[in-house]
Amino acid sequence: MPKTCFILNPTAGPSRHHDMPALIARHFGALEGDYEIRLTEYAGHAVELARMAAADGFEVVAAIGGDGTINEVGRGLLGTTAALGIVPQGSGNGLARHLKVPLGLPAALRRLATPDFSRMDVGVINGHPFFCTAGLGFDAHVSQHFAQAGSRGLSTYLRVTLREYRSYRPVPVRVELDGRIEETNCYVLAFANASQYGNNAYIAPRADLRDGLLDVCLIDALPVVRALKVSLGMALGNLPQSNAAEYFRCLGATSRPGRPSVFTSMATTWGTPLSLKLSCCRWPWRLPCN
Ligand SMILES: Nc1ncnc2c1ncn2[C@@H]1O[C@H](COP(=O)(O)OP(=O)(O)OP(=O)(O)O)[C@@H](O)[C@H]1O
Repeated sequence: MPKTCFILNPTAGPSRHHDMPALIARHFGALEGDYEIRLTEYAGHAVELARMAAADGFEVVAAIGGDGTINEVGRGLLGTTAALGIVPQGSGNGLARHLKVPLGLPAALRRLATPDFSRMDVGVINGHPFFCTAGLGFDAHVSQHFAQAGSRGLSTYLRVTLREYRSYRPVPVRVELDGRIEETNCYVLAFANASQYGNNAYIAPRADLRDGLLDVCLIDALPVVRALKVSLGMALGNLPQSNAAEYFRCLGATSRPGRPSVFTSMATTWGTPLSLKLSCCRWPWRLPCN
């Protein structure tokens, strides 16, 4: 069993009342695992904690939280030899669901105790590594408002999405995908390393974590009927067949929004640059995942 450091984000997900250290002691301790738990104290702290855990010689550094926590732990491990483990405790758990990591704690811990490691691609957006999805448009706008909502979980996410849908207007955008230029309106421009946003909302169901490419989903406008089609397509995993979105696949992209727009990469929203530069690194650093 690998020596494991758990990085726990106590603010992630809807089930914060669980006594996670006690649960880990019960399930992982029973497997006689050599482990330690380190708690995050602020946003961004998991990057630092993960880097330190790798330097301390832990073979596996496991994020306990959602996509934001995984992204931070993963960023901290880039360039090290430690493997990224996942114990899904977030609101959406997009990467965990893509990787079919069990959502139940005992099963997720058992999987970590007998890991089967493989490598995965890492996306980079304006210098920020991301592991699941990143993008510009309505999803980034909703992420920003969700972060300020005061509570987490699916119901908060849906409430914020419906509220913001009434006022959000598409952004004109110029996108270059491996040299091919698109001038269009952008309601959603998603760059997917993995297939879903979380909660089984499949924005790019054909995305492959090991193909060295980003799947790009462009939705230029979202009137009510199309919004219903997109919601259904994401839930059923057949959005590419619905004609409600356009799909591309690329090694890299540049995007210039026509007005200042936030962008997101897995639960973190970033500033409003005039240009976004994306690329996909194929297994660039040693980053095996469970
Ligand atoms: N101790 C902390 N206090 C406040 N914020 C924190 C703390 N630790 C981590 N964070 C921030 O919490 C944010 C949300 O965490 P995370 O994304 O893991 O949970 P989630 O949003 O509930 O799940 P998901 O992203 O899967 O929907 C992260 O962006 C992270 O930076």
